[in-house]
Formats: sequence, C-alpha cells, structure tokens
Amino acid sequence: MSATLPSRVTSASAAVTDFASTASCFEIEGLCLAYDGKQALRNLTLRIPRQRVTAFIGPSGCGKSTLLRVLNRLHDLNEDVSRQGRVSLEGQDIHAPQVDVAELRRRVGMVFQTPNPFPMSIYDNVAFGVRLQGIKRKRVLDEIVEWALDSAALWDEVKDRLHGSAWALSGGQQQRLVIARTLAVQPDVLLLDEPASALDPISTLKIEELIRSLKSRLTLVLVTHNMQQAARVSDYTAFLQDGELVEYAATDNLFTNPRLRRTENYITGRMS
Ligand SMILES: Nc1ncnc2c1ncn2[C@@H]1O[C@H](COP(=O)(O)OP(=O)(O)OP(=O)(O)O)[C@@H](O)[C@H]1O
Repeated sequence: MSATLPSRVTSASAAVTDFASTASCFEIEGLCLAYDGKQALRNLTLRIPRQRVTAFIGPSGCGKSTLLRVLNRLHDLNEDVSRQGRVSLEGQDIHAPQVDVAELRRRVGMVFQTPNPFPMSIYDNVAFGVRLQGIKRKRVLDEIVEWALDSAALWDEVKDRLHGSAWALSGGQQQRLVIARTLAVQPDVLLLDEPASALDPISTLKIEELIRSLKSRLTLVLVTHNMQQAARVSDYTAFLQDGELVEYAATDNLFTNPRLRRTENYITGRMS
C-alpha cells in the first residue's frame, strides 16, 4: 500500500481528488454492490485518509449508507447482497478469509442515526464491549469508562449518575453515550451514519464539535444529508449519485469550486 495519496486520483466514474499528501486508512478499488441484483454501488475507487473527517454526501438513495456499511462488513449477513472489488484497511483486505469480523468491527466502530443505548446503566453501556474483551477489574473499567465518557464530551454531565439508566438521558446525551461506548474499545475508525439528524440544534453542535475533536486520534467517516454539516466538520467530501462517485475533493474545494456541473447542481440545491 502506498503511504500517501497522489495529488489527483481518478476513478472509472471520473471522480477527482485533490488531496495533499495524506496517509490512507481505507483504500477502495472497483467496489460494486447490488441488492438482489439491483446495483447500489458502481465501480467506486477512492481512498479515505487517516485521521481526517471524510463526508459522503448525495441525494437520497445514492448509496452513502451502503458504502459506509461495507467498511465494517455490515452487509455480511444479508444474503441478497453481492459485492465485487477490494476494500483494504491499513493495507489489509477486509474481506480476506482470515479476517476476524468481530475484531474488524472493534477497529471500525459505527454510530447510527437513532441513538441506541442498551437498557442498562450509563456505566454498563460504556463498559459493555470492554467486558466482552475480558477486562473485569473494577479499577481498570472505572478508568476506561471515565476516559471514554470524557472523550465523548459527556463525563461532566453524567459523572454523578453513572449507575442511572442510560434511557433517562436526552437524545443528544444518548448519542454521545453511544459514541463513548464505541470509543471505549479503542477503535481506529468511527463510522457515523447521520449521527445528528435526529437531534436538536444544540445537541447537533455538540456532536459536530466532538467529531472535530476526535480526528486527532481517529479516522472518521460521516454520512450526512446536511451539506452545511459536511462543510463545517469534514476535511474531504465525496459526492455520490446513483451509486457512482461523481466527485471527491478537499471539502473547501468541493463546496467553493466544484469541478463538475453535477456536483455544482447538487450543492447549490438545483438537484435534490
Ligand atoms: N437492505 C436493502 N435491501 C435492498 N435494497 C436496499 C437495501 N438498503 C439500501 N437499498 C437500496 O440501495 C440504494 C442505496 O441505498 P442507501 O441507503 O445506501 O442510500 P443513501 O444514499 O444512504 O440514502 P438515504 O440518504 O436516503 O439514507 C437505494 O436504492 C436503496 O433502496
């Protein structure tokens, strides 16, 4: 695997990137995916830079969530899905037979649109995955729980109610708890599928601040319908349409100087 992205990368679908020299986290080559024979992703080739925020934008049904789900093999259990092409994480093919899928999903955590805390205490939610890894000592768990809640900008709000129900938290707090639960098992990548779309504006801002703060230690990939959000938080943006990668560029460039008319039409609202 090359350690740096070339200054321009073209894909079969004419996508162009203008990355500076940046190490890759994921490399996706010739990725096609179909649900029951119906094509959802068409020959996608792109790299996702390490320790940056990459946003996927595009009209409803263009394949954003499908692409995100490929990255931690969430389609594995769907027998209707057929896939071709290669996806590598830090140079390793994630679909290779020797890959431990549970370990892949620890390394590549995922947060969904609707917060989904488990029906247990705040503490037990965050400790859940850590306990599954065999860590049982209370002192160690206490440290990890505090670290993860602090990393998710939630510690100060919950430190006096750690053993209260997670379901008693607000929607925005629940989403940050889910992020803390994901961070507790020390992932390398956080996949975020419209993480703020069910939240109020203040909770949304907190999630956006959190995304920006996490990129110093993680690679983040964000699916969003909200172009302002993509512009606020992401370093790179990929625009998809009908399962194709239309344009992929540094976010500032894509929004201020799109290369293609299709991209311009979408970001200026001439196409929904
Ligand atoms: N589990 C599934 N079974 C069959 N078809 C699916 C499934 N999930 C997605 N699709 C189809 O694949 C295409 C891409 O869907 P996907 O959810 O990835 O798009 P999206 O860009 O994330 O859309 P949205 O912005 O509305 O969430 C759509 O045509 C969708 O109907």
